[in-house]
Amino acid sequence: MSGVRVAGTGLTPFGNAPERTSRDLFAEATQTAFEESGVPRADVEAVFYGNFMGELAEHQGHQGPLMAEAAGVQAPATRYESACASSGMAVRDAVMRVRNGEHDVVLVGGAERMTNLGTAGATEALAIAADDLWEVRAGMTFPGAYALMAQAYFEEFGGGREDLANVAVKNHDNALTNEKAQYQTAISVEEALDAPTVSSPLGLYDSCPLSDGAAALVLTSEEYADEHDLDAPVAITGTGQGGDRMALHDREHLARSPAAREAGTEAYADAGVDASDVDLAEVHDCFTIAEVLAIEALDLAQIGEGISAARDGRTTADGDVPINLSGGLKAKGHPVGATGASQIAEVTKLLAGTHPNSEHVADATTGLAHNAGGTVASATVHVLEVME
Ligand SMILES: CC(=O)SCCNC(=O)CCNC(=O)[C@H](O)C(C)(C)COP(=O)(O)OP(=O)(O)OC[C@H]1O[C@@H](n2cnc3c(N)ncnc32)[C@H](O)[C@@H]1OP(=O)(O)O
Repeated sequence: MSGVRVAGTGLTPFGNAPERTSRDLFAEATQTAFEESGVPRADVEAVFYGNFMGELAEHQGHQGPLMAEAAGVQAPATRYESACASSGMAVRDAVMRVRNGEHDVVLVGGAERMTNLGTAGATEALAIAADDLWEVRAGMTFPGAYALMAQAYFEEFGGGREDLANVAVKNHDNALTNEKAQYQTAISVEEALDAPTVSSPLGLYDSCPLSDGAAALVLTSEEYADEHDLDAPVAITGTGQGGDRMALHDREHLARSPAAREAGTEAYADAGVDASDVDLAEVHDCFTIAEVLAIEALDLAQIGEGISAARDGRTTADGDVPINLSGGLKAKGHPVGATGASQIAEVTKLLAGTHPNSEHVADATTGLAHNAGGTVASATVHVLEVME
């Protein structure tokens, strides 16, 4: 089976760009990815594109061929939709299709336009990733859903808002050097605790923002990378996917993330590594409690101990396993359809030594990316490794 190299990565700045269309954003991200890779567009054999709510945000469906065109590529193209895990799923399919020998070069990525909807409009649009009959019609929003998870976690394991504030402070600190991040600003625990409540116990700084942005990756087979002498030292060596019931009332535990555990278990086995090999991870911190649940599900923290990991410095930039060195969704931003591919881009650069925060993980050889959909009813995990 062939390994899959990350030959090039491209990100737009994440943030407020309500005047830009997603095709415009994707064109920018792909331009950077092609330049970085040295791979000609003519060699691309397929396009895998993630987007969640293009129909609602810009009245645009059928985005696969549209985005191939925006990228200047003539190749079959497919759009993937799995809520906030849309481009993570696109990466997973792309990896499998390169591995099985179907393709040598593929373009993968995603984009989302959100801020043109405003907060109320975006909240309503995002809610379609929850169960419409049982949750959305009863008033469920995503901040509300994750607030329920935080309450359940505090009841079962203890901890509180100050622990979550430490997750936000860490991720804002990490974003200080990330020129593409939406918030390159430090915050204090006190500022986080004093911020307006969004859905109790979660406040403004427990939440990811609304963001516009795009991410792109050029992936190649190992053979293509070798034959073309590409500077592509990082490979995706493990991929996994997990799922869960949609409605929260059907879940056994609100303070667990079984879809992430299933995806992680599969990805670790696929790569032939385990959690103790992971030197750094980008996990889906759409809300601070989501980071806590993710690191526990991925065995990067013991069950019940994820809540104190940031406060105790275990997941900070110089901790045992730095989490979200990019700033995470919290501070880097979360243009939903772009997030999964952007996490792969960040881990690639961190491992290759080309990320501003690589200095914190100079000896790292193994990284992980975890991308979650909705209330983690879907999840993907990828393991990336530096090749000899
Ligand atoms: C599986 C998943 O991924 S689910 C997650 C899907 N995504 C979401 O649910 C998005 C969650 N976030 C939100 O809905 C919004 O960002 C909210 C509700 C937290 C804040 O929205 P609003 O209250 O309308 O904030 P508004 O846009 O007016 O901004 C007010 C100020 O707060 C800042 N701000 C807004 N959101 C955030 C944030 N998440 N973190 C830090 N600062 C923020 C703005 O920059 C602005 O600052 P300024 O006054 O200095 O210019």
